[in-house]
Amino acid sequence: MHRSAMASLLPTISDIKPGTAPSRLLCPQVGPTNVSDIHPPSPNPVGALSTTGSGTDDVKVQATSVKDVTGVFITWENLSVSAFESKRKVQILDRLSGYAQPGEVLAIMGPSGCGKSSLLDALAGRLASNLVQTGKILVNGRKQELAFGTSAYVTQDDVLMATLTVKEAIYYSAQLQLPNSLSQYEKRARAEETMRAMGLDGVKDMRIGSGSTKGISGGQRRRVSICLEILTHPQLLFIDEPTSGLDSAASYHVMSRISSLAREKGMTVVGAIHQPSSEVFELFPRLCLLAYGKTVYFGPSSETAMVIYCA
Ligand SMILES: Nc1ncnc2c1ncn2[C@@H]1O[C@H](COP(=O)(O)OP(=O)(O)OP(=O)(O)O)[C@@H](O)[C@H]1O
Repeated sequence: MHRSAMASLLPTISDIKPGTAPSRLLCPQVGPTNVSDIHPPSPNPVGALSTTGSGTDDVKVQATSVKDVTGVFITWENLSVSAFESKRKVQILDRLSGYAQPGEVLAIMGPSGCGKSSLLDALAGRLASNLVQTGKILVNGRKQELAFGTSAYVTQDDVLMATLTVKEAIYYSAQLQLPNSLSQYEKRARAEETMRAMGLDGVKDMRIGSGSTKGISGGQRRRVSICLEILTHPQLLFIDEPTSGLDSAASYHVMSRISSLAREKGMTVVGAIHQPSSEVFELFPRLCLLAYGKTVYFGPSSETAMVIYCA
């Protein structure tokens, strides 16, 4: 179908209703980009993540805990991010709106440089200090800071100690990250459970290794990195390029583990994904496609979304 014909079928972003999958596409070029109709699923929402500010330093936050809320529903409305270079404003993200909900992986996709990592950073409240952010980011319907341990961020690079075995890396991290209220036995059990969930049982006694020393594979390293971040059972997980550098089989393995975890634990996952295979693409129930810092599609994963992505 020609894109202009397709555009006439598109609804506005205000058609997004949490909990009920939008049945049509969203495209800012053919409708308003506000998400005032997005309502949090919780009847008793709490707190704020960020408001207008300059980088992370000026972001105003309230220290409200989200501990008592089951799952984290995150929405963003008219979210813009810009940088100033030689006194010239460079727009990195331009009035983006959307949401991610518990139990699902929201895939942020688009060509290199379109703003995927910037969107992830803005949502996670970790934009570089030279960037200016405007618009709203709401957690369970309110502006609030995510309480410690509520969210985790897996960066693009695997920063792991090459000489440790997989089990050692995960056990040590469990000792450091998990609260003292948990016994040694409980911490080890959590480490074991997380290792199993990420399919690392078979390699737990292997050294991680690095480029120069033999160790586990790239996909397994990626899964160790994810494992270290989900030990604390975060309700919200941000992942930047979870499949970068992996072949299609390894990418599928990593993403299907993350999808299952999201479903089983009711975790909200937002991932920046670069060029997924069709098998990986099918794992995402919802997509946010960006181009030149704008949303070109937000909605359920479908053949049409794939057409737009490939166009
Ligand atoms: N701190 C910053 N200061 C100035 N410009 C920035 C900054 N961070 C990102 N940008 C610019 O914003 C644009 C989007 O970058 P971003 O890393 O978000 O894209 P991306 O879609 O994640 O790219 P890739 O897929 O290649 O990782 C790029 O042009 C980048 O140069």
